[in-house]
Amino acid sequence: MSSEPVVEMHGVDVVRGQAYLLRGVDWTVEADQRWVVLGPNGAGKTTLLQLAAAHLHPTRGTVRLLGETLGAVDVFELRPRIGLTSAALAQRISSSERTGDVVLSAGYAVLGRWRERYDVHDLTRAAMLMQQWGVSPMAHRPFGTLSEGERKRVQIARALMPDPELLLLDEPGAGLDLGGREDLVSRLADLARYLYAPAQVLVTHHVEEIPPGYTHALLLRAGEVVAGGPVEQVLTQQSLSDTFGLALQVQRADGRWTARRAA
Ligand SMILES: Nc1ncnc2c1ncn2[C@@H]1O[C@H](COP(=O)(O)OP(=O)(O)OP(=O)(O)O)[C@@H](O)[C@H]1O
Repeated sequence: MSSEPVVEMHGVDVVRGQAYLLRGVDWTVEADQRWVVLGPNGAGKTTLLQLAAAHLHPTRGTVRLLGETLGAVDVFELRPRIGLTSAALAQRISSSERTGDVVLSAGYAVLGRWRERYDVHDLTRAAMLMQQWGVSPMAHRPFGTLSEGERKRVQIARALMPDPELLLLDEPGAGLDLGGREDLVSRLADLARYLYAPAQVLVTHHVEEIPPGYTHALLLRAGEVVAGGPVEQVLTQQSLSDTFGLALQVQRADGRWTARRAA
């Protein structure tokens, strides 16, 4: 893995018509960091992740990913080095696809297994990841028969399949019940602690979904960075209240965060 930052953004604007989806974003992610990106609906979180996934180019400014500059690199070579999970990607998975194949086919950046030849290394890695993410028993079932929590875990296993240098998780906790969320947070905390895991960026609306071990936070509001840096410096009552536009009471206990409207 290179010692260069995994993500480097300088003066990034993303503009559509008159609207600034992102404005003046500066952001650096190092290989050993785990970032949470927080902000209200429409803050620009998904747009930021699309840039980090090499799925979007900035209107202005520079984006460097894994040492390569967007606009000066073949994104099809870059994308396999980056794991991404998002609701939009999940919708593209056929509900009749065998769950094991959803994970396995990621090594070839295809959705739907189609006459690829998988070697023993691929099969072993897929089996190991499905075991790690608790979805081995569903390997032979169609993806569409899985619960929301199981689907989320299959998507993460798929994103990890090509051994990416950067893992981007767009709202992995959305739609999960309390047990599902807690299970996901524990597994993500394990991944965060694992020395050889990729750099991680998790987008969420809820501080309760921040896994212990996440090191940094970026707060976005209306396309602009409110604050960014180590979690203990950034996730303050003041900065979270500013980000979400309401007075919040924020607490941290045993590595977990909670927030509620201030009395
Ligand atoms: N093509 C577009 N043209 C104009 N505005 C757009 C376009 N795409 C997105 N937007 C707007 O840009 C803003 C940022 O969108 P984005 O999806 O990045 O926000 P988000 O923080 O991920 O929101 P959410 O939490 O609701 O998923 C939103 O207000 C959205 O409506």
